[in-house]
Amino acid sequence: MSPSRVLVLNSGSSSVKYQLLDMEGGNRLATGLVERIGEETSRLKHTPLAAGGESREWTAPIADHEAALKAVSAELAKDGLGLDSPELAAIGHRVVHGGKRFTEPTVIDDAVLAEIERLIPVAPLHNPANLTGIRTAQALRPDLPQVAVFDTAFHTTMPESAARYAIDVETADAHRIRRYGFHGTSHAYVSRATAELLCKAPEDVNVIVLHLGNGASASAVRGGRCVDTSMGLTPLEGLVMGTRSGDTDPAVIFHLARVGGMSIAEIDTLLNKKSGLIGLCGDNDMREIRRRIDEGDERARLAFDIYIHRLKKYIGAYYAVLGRVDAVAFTAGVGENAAPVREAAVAGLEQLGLAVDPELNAVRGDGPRLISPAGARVAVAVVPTDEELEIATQTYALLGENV
Ligand SMILES: Nc1ncnc2c1ncn2[C@@H]1O[C@H](COP(=O)(O)OP(=O)(O)O)[C@@H](O)[C@H]1O
Ligand SMILES: CC(=O)OP(=O)(O)O
Ligand SMILES: [Mg+2]
Repeated sequence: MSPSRVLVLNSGSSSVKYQLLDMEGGNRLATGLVERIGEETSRLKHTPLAAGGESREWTAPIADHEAALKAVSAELAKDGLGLDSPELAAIGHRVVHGGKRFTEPTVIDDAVLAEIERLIPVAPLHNPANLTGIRTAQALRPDLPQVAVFDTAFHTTMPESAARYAIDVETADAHRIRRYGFHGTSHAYVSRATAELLCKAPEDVNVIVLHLGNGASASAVRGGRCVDTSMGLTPLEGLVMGTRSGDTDPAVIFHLARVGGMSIAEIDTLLNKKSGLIGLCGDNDMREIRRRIDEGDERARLAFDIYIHRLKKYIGAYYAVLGRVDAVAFTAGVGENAAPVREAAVAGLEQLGLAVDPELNAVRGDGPRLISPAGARVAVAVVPTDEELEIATQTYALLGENV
């Protein structure tokens, strides 16, 4: 039998999420997460689903992404699922920025690596980690196909009216400045799963997807194709995020440079790493923010209100872009777990046919579920994302095409 397992690596700036899947049997063999890479208290959590499912967890310094991947490989090997397994067919990598060139999953060669590297300036938190993941995996299994699945790919269907900024055309084109959009694998997966939840074909459904993780983005999806999204040239634009500002007046940057005396590098760090929820209240975890609000903390309350105000603006904007909306889908860490965020984002939008049923919203669950009242004009749903499954599916399908 030909090998049918795919290992998926989702390398973030300081974390690696991974899953090993058997694509013929349709089951997940192992999943895990390495976080706080580069710190003294790096943590690895590994769940060998094929070997009883009892999670193993340890904390120890993991210096970089290369060390992280080697640690993952060692954990997998303990259950006989190591990277040396002949049953492994391919390794699928999440790559955040694919620019304009990559609209499909792509088998990685030297030219692909060079292009991902060239795009580092427009995804400085992500593409370097993705590259290290790929290079380490290549060194461990040089014989295996390595496939890149790009965050930007799903958004390449955006019309020029949404993708272009109103900047001098020659300058913008010379520097390839346009809206690329990110989290596309998630927006694609969730918009399709939302159509399924409504028992409709994706072509017949218009969905606003709200991917609210540490990074956060909204998208307007018409009939299965993305027509607008909130992240732009880089993953900095749009919603308020864990550590990123999202939308600001671009002149804030000139002001901080000219009047504040800050360097471009300092402003970059400020907007990407010290802004958003953490900049507003000192915490970027929505659980902690809700806990502080419950204790009457004013700064946490204001941070939450700013987060919600921005989210609501994007719901309204994408409602207008789509004209007819069948569903609003909440996904990722915050979207899937934070009922107060979902309730507040939709509050007051009854005129648009949007409402949340408090009891349904409070129910915790693993699968896609409706949280709007029965008979609502627009479905509001919680639809858990699964970027790793989507990457594995696309990776395996590509191998099928190439043999
Ligand atoms: N139970 C929860 N309640 C509220 N927020 C949560 C909960 N679990 C996770 N989160 C939020 O989800 C975030 C992580 O989301 P995730 O989609 O995993 O992000 P990323 O992929 O960007 O690391 C956390 O920072 C936290 O704010
Ligand atoms: C593109 C992006 O913001 O990704 P993440 O949410 O994983 O940081
Ligand atoms: Mg994520």
